[in-house]
Amino acid sequence: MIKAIITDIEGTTSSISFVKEVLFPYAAQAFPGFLAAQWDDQAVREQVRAAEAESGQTLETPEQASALFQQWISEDRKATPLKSLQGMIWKHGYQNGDYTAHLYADTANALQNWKQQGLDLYVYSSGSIPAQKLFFGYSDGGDLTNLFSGYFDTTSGHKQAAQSYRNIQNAIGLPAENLLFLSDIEAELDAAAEAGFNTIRVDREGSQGSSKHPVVTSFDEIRLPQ
Ligand SMILES: CSCCC(=O)C(=O)COP(=O)(O)O
Ligand SMILES: [Mg+2]
Repeated sequence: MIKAIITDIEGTTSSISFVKEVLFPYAAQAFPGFLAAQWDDQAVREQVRAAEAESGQTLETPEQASALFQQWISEDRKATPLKSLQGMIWKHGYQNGDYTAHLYADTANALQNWKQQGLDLYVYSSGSIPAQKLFFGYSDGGDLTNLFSGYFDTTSGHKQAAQSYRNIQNAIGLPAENLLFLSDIEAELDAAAEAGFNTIRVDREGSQGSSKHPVVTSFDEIRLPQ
């Protein structure tokens, strides 16, 4: 019986194009000014030091650090320091009303229905936890943060590693057989299944071909495994 649902964001609750064509370019454009203004901020410096460790580069100036983060954005690197700083930058965009987070038309209703049925809802995304809270706090469906019992990001591990799902299962405190993970990425679902999770592949465009996991094109099609 499913007691909790853990959902991915990009390509699952929301379009890939919103993340790649709105959020990523916004962060890439804002990085130089943000780092120049916040260079002495302790939380920012901590992430710059973590980026130095991950890249093996010395980042002595905001310009050097911006260049590295912009390169990582162009490569869609799921690096924790990049994701943390992106979250800080996106906060301004949400608060200024520059954008709201895209949700597919079925997402908010399905989440509300599941919650009403007594299921606990969680997010697992490569975006940082503060970025996830902003995403669902300033979404096209309004503030949905009250629906979620918790959030997981790359600090729980890489999304394609089974151990990450074991870490999440331990944090949620339910047996893996009671957990359902939703994602558009086969390798993420494979890792979750290896950890014993139920899995459903969300193929929003209906174009991803065969899968080892049950496939839906909309949350409305999801029938929870008993
Ligand atoms: C929290 S919104 C931004 C999502 C993001 O930065 C990203 O890399 C998408 O990763 P996901 O794991 O949701 O596919
Ligand atoms: Mg995804």
